[in-house]
Amino acid sequence: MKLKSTECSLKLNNERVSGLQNAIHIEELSKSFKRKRVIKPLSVQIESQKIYGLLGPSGCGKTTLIKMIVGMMKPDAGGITVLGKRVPDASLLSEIGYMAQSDALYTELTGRQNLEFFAKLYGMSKSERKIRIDYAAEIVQLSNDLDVSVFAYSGGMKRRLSLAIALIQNPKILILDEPTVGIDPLLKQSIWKELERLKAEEGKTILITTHVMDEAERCDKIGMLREGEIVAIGTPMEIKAQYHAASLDEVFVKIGGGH
Ligand SMILES: Nc1ncnc2c1ncn2[C@@H]1O[C@H](COP(=O)(O)OP(=O)(O)OP(=O)(O)O)[C@@H](O)[C@H]1O
Repeated sequence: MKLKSTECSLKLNNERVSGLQNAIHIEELSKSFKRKRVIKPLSVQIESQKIYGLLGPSGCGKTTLIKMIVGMMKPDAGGITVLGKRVPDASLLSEIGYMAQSDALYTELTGRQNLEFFAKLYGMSKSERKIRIDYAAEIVQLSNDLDVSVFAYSGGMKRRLSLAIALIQNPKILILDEPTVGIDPLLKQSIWKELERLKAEEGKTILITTHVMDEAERCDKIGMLREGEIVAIGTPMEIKAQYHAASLDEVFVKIGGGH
């Protein structure tokens, strides 16, 4: 069917508008464990097609926040909307590629069998599975080790396989909890290049937690979390200006990361 020019421009406009929408919308979210409040009422918007970094000292609530976004943990109050759907929503499973902080892998299986397992869960055809497995393995440089059992993988190889699994279903959103821990600097560079390409060319939204300041510098926007609250939000340059700091390391120390 051919679209008339007015229909065409309307369609383009709508796509532009939807491209600008927030991919993740968090409102007044809170969470406590026993009597300890880990996430204070917290609101934040994560724009589509951006790399958003979540930074903060150990124990400030980054993983807890992420687990609530992916629907693995229920908040005590408040709400999360991802791609216009209220979490939890089973249809979001294929839209979000999640890489947890600790690797959840089948160690008795090979890398390829792990990837096959997750690809089948997403209902991919055999030919799709082959294309996506080859792509994901290549990105994390595991192509030559795919047929080795995961129990023989090093810590860094396991992290890389977890990242490949997060990419397997070609999700719109990638949520990566400290993805480059244990990964050597050269591969880290190439993973970052691919994350930037995924954003620029494929319109992915990427939410990443990190303690590594040179990674934080590469994010479009960062949210600094302290004791369950977002204490600063902005581009790396804006945050440094706000804290009168020469580097994000200095900001980190100023917000209490040095404790
Ligand atoms: N299931 C749980 N039960 C009880 N307390 C928890 C649970 N999960 C997390 N916590 C506590 O909540 C706080 C925040 O933990 P969280 O893992 O979110 O921090 P984080 O910022 O991701 O830390 P790190 O940078 O070290 O990974 C910590 O004090 C932690 O002990």
